Amino acid sequence: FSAVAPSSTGAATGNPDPVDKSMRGIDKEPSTFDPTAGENAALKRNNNDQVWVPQRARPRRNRKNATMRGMVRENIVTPSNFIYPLFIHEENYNQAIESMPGCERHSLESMLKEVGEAYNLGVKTFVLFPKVPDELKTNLGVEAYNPEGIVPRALRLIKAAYPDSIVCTDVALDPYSDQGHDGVVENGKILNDVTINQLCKQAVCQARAGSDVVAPSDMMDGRVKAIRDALDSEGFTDVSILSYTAKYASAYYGPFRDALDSHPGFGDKKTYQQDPANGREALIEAALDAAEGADMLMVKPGMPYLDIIRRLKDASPLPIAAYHVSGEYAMIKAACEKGWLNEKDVVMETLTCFKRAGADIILTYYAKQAAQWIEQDGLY
Ligand SMILES: NCC(=O)CCC(=O)O
Ligand SMILES: [Mg+2]
Repeated sequence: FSAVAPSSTGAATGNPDPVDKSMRGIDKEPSTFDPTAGENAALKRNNNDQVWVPQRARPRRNRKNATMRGMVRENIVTPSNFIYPLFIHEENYNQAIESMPGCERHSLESMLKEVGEAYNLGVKTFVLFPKVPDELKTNLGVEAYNPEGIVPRALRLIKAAYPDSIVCTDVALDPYSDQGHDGVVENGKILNDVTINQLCKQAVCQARAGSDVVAPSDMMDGRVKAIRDALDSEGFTDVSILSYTAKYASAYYGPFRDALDSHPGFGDKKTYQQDPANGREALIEAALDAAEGADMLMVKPGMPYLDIIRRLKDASPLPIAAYHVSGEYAMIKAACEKGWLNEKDVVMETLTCFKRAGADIILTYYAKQAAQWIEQDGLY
């Protein structure tokens, strides 16, 4: 700011005043309020005899101090907006995830402790991601609907300890697939309808174990309707569907795949996840998911896709979720570890921007940390 601010010390320091005198004149305009003036006092003439409107609009008035800014603030992030993703594994110890500093693969015991800490900070919604041992991975991903698998066991633990928490479960085969794909593979292709059948079994299995919200992240066509039908036919009419509606084939998922050891065994996910170049296509996906019975729509990743969040928000009355993904988390962590960014400021700004773009719900690995900052500093 100092480069352009009128400087009263400019002459004393020998610096030429950088601000044109006529610009400074704006602040020196006569007040439009003149109790002795007639009807035309608001319009005055400048030296060129042209009509000018006196400066009245000063948006800075609404930024005067923190109280004023708080009063006019349009978007506020609260812990109840967050879904906290948790990585779990079968081991009885925790394991650091190198590309996601601060996140761990939790043992079930440690997961429950983490849930409790977040819960006490007001973060009461979670989503579980399992790292499945290689020997349980198959092309059909049958471990995905093992009622004694790690996700059903984790669900039962959390719901017993925190009955009013909301636990979401990921519906997709990639953690369970020996090919690292979100669906069943045949001749190098991801089979849509065969996969959906597996996803329905997975969703019902999760519902039986207490899942509040099943969240299909696979991007198969028609899976929301099929999952809704499967849940309803098993009596789970109260289980919600949070659809990964606009999930892009993004390079920002790398650290997550490190966490789950789920990098695709061949090729990429571009035949089912969306092309990052496309925006309107997300509206097709949103219309289909809404018609098929989704309760909430998700955009993923988050920061580079704020325009998609806004377009879905404008197009649909359903709640919109944004996934602040692992690569976004890792970028912030890395820059902050180098001292190049201030972590608290940049994270709270980022989360606020998700809300401004139209997200009602934010999935973020920063959920617990952000709730801690909110508890310390008050709402942002
Ligand atoms: N189905 C979940 C993901 O793919 C996670 C993305 C991330 O955090 O990178
Ligand atoms: Mg779709």
